[in-house]
Amino acid sequence: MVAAAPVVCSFPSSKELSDALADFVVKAQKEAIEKKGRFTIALSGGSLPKQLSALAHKTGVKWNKWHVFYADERAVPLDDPDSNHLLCTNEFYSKVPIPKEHIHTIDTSLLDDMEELSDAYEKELIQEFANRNTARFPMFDLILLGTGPDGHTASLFPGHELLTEEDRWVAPIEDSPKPPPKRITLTLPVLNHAVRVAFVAAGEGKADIIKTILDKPEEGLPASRVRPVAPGQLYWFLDDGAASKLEYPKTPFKL
Ligand SMILES: O=C1O[C@H](COP(=O)(O)O)[C@@H](O)[C@H](O)[C@H]1O
Repeated sequence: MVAAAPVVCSFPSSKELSDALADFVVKAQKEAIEKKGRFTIALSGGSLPKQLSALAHKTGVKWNKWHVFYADERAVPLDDPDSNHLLCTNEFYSKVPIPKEHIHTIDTSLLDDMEELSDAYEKELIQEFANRNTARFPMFDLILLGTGPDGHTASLFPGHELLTEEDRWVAPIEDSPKPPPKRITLTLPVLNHAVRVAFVAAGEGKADIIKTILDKPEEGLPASRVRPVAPGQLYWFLDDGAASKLEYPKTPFKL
């Protein structure tokens, strides 16, 4: 299947990165709402939620049309410090009026059974996406991802068997090399069927891995395998530190 080349933008500061990202998200939600009357977005944990805070100051955001899922979530209670939901609540939801019932959390009554936890979250997605499009996989309007220093993204880790998953929308992982070990994650086919996927990474500490992901995709790191099928498009929002070792061409940011 054909995938367009990634569009890579780099910004001099974290503030400029966050601001551009916010404009990008607003545009994505506007296009989605004009087409379908709703905006489906998947969020990551890690450093991503903090980068979304600039959205709180943007005009034209139709928060009541947002339907938010997680690219991955840790199998912990929602108030556990390891929870991606808690992180998003503290850094993002607490600043914007997304209706609570539009934020799709894991069912924490199922934490003891990872298969059930994962299947229940997949059903949550099916309710949102079934009959809304005819594709084999859900088509998120936007998926926002981060990447760790090992090139993992969501909870897809280098060399892990989950990288070959072809059917499931959501899968459990019980041996994550990064704690906590038990998580659920959207699978690569779901990431690769989104209308837009944007990676966000900042800081010189990410420079080496960003170079490997983008300049040496043949190494097959999980983040390099995210290549949405056309007409889907992949974007990278970096600061100059994270982009400092990159040979891959950068594109000036424009909406
Ligand atoms: O464990 C995780 O790590 C990745 C990357 O985190 P970052 O702090 O390096 O941005 C994150 O995207 C993912 O959601 C999270 O569960």
